[in-house]
Amino acid sequence: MAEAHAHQGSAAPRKTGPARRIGPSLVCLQPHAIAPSCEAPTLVTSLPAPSTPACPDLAQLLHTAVAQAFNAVVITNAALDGEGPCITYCNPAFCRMTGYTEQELLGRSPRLLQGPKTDPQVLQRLRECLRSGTFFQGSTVNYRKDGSSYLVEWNISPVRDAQGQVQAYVSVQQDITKRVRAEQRQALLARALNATQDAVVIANAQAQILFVNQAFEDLTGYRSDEVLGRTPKFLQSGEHPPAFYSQLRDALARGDSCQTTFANRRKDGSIYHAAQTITPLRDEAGTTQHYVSVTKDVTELIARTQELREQAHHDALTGLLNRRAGEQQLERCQRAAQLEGQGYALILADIDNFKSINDRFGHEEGDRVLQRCATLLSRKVRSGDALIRWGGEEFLIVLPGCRLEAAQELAERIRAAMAQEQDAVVGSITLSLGVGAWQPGEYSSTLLRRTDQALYRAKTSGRNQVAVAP
Ligand SMILES: Nc1nc2c(ncn2[C@@H]2O[C@H](COP(=O)(O)OP(=O)(O)OP(=O)(O)O)[C@@H](O)[C@H]2O)c(=O)[nH]1
Repeated sequence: MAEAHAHQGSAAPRKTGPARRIGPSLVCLQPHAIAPSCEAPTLVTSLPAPSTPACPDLAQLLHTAVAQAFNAVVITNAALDGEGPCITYCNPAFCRMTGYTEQELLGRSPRLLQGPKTDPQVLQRLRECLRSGTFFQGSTVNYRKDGSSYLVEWNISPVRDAQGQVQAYVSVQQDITKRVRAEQRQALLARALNATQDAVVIANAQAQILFVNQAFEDLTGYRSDEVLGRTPKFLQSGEHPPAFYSQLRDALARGDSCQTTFANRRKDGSIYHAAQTITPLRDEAGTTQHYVSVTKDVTELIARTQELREQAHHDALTGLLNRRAGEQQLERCQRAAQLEGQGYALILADIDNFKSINDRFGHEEGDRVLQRCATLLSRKVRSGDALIRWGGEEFLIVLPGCRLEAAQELAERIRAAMAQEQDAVVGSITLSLGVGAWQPGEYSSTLLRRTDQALYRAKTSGRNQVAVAP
């Protein structure tokens, strides 16, 4: 079709002859437009008869059908030498696509549609197909009469006579500019979605996944083909109560956009934290047709936040609550005591002669002894009690709802347990303990002072003993 190079507007089309029938097996489909170089009948068909019992005038029907076809149809003769094949017929769709009139096209080489961006490789392949009489299919850039370009997809079939000689070429063409642009836009969007660091999921109204991007695959460990068609339920970790999901579903059903942080499960079973925004996508009628969810992986952020929270409340050496957190705990107990009359007790435990442990065995051994004491104390207190590293070698135990006698018994158990232990390096470690219980109307600071005085008495009375605040 693009064999000979024709120059736009260089050859005026000639007057064409009427429709004609050429022998019993040859039908000219171009009734009024035969170009000079195409004067010999060129379009032939091996159809045995132009009419059938069902269709008395098949030739007319074929002509009308092609003339009214949605796709552009163009027929050339089979002259491969010189200027190459030239147009002997084109339907109105071809004229609409190219911007040329039928008169301007007839007798011209389809080359007049080519221009700078027409792909020479496609044309080369086309020439080879024409020469070998084989079917051609391809696409390239063509140019309209006004110089604007369009993307054409076309195929060409040789038309042979009864002897098998190629008499013409018939080509069906389609302007695919819009389709290709849409595909390019879609590909661009997919590339952009895949390039983003956030995991993107697009689901239909039934929450079945239609698309996941690369970041989703990286985050969850699931490949796209493993999740398409499924609902995101498989990501649930069991860490949220059913109400969490039902509230989410209700909000989405109302058409609201939702922002929430999920604890989800990866394919390998590990948990990740996803800060997710789910947005319903509505059609023109306002009906939700799709959901798009964008997820930021906040696993590290949450772990770091928890770590900082831990650090803010815990002593780095022993892992126990630090003094600040201990004071808050004490205040909570004091409030409960004042408001509800629920008393509490305190135990202050202090390692005996700790300075000499440091001095004899070094600070590192001293640290280890502190950790050892913390471990023992942790084993002795209940989960509702608060165990605090109150000072250097001093520990405070806050016992909500505990009476003096019970606190004294616990202190004694702790003392005895510690005294029994023999450390491989420092030998015996002992504790002195002061015990106090809240008295109605008393401030926590007063109770603390009384307990500290009891501890002092335990120290001055010879250490490794429990003293109770009166
Ligand atoms: N290794 C280590 N030592 C600490 C730490 N905090 C405080 N100390 C030391 O603990 C020692 C406490 O000494 P003292 O207050 O004299 O008390 P003690 O030697 O235990 O004597 P008594 O309490 O009277 O039995 C000091 O030498 C502090 O430097 C710590 O985190 N690690």
